[in-house]
Amino acid sequence: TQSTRPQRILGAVQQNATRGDPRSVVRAIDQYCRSQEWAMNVGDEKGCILDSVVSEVNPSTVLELGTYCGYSTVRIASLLPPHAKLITLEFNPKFAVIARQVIAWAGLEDKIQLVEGSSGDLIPKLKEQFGVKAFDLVFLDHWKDRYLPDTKLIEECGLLRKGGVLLADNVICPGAPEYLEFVRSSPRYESQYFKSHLEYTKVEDGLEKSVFLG
Ligand SMILES: Cn1cnc(CNC(=O)c2cc(-c3ccc(F)cc3)cc(O)c2O)c1
Ligand SMILES: [Mg+2]
Repeated sequence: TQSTRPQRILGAVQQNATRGDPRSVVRAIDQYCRSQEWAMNVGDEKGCILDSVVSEVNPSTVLELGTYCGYSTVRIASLLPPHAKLITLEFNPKFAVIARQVIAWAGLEDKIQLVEGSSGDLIPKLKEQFGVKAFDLVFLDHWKDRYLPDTKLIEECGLLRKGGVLLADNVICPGAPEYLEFVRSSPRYESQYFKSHLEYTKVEDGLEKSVFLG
């Protein structure tokens, strides 16, 4: 029976990465997706920008919207301080099954909580169900038309601390025009665009970093 792309990505991790070594998991996925088949991981070029923002924020609690195979989940979690936690939301159960195994291979189960479901449904439950007070960093990488409604929902639920950071992938390709317009024009955010390229290609893309001013 035919394997899926996420299953093949997991295979590349199990074949080429060292158990318990998150950076080798990241490297194995990038090498596979660059040489064998493209996949929608944030990738190595934008990944370096992601690393620098994570290191600068040094977050205690991170929310990721859109897990996919867990590439950025592992990449972020590998940079977190000892007691920091990352919650990642994934709608697609087929992606979640793979991501859990990639996260386990990296040895990061204790830092990461993967929750299956739609962000719109789950975000209002994060405080009561997961004892979250407020997030220091939110990485948006799910459906691009959900970036704006979910940002408003995160604000309404008081889930972003003052000085907290939103970092959004794909603001050029596939694009999130309404989201960009909102964070760039709102007096409650200080936004900055990091020009880069769509993962594993020469196509322009970038990350938008927006600091919540409260
Ligand atoms: C199905 N699905 C479940 N989660 C999601 C959310 N992610 C994306 O949609 C996404 C898409 C692309 C992309 C796809 C085709 C193309 F030609 C150019 C770019 C790149 C990314 O980095 C992404 O994050 C989609
Ligand atoms: Mg993306």
